[in-house]
Amino acid sequence: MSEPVFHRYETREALAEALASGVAAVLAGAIATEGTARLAVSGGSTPKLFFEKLAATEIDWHAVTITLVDERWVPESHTRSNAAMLRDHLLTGPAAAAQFVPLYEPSEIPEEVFDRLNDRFHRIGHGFDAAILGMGTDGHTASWFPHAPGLTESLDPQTENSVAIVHPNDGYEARATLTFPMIIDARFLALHIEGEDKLRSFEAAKAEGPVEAMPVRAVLRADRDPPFAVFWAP
Ligand SMILES: O=C(O)[C@H](O)[C@@H](O)[C@H](O)[C@H](O)COP(=O)(O)O
Repeated sequence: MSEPVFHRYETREALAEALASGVAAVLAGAIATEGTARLAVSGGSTPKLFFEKLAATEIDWHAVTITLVDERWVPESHTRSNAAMLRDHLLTGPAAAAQFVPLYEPSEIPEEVFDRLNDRFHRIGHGFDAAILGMGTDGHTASWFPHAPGLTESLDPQTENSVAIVHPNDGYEARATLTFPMIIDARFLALHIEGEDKLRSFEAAKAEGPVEAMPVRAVLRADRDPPFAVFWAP
């Protein structure tokens, strides 16, 4: 296990600025060397300020593919859609020129369109230039929810699937999530968390215990070079 590099900021604004400039530099570097760049981001509420700062950076967004590490199984018209949140906060300004690949297909039952989603993400491939994870206070990241049906398939380091369907025990909709192999070898892998509660959860995740209880442990315990980075502000 490689110790994560912990970046602590006085304010959420300072964190958002630092993370946005770091991700923009990684994407610009990939474009310079390979002509294109791939970014995978999380949904939820935490990343909004970071997204707004990143969206305003002047890189060649036409060469960037952006996707989600996970999606609630709802259409973009739904208030809980991560894709809708990205359109409002990230796919705006200069970043509106990026290509967005959704992790949702119109279907009541996600399993019915699994093959189509899996093929889509198999074509994108793993090894993102940058992947930004969030975390819940329960220690979930992406949609790898504790003890949830679909979690084992999501975390299997040998799986050839790029996507998994998870049914969290939180009473909300099903989720589509990228699998562990799709995320863990990102060149720049960061966990973006804010607030004291999530800091306590992160500390608890660093302790001994089953991955199924706090799935972010799968990332924490991976042997990465470079190690993943944690960006935290109170
Ligand atoms: O779909 C989602 O909700 C996210 O992808 C999820 O993994 C998120 O990162 C955590 O749940 C934290 O969410 P908040 O930022 O809202 O606390």
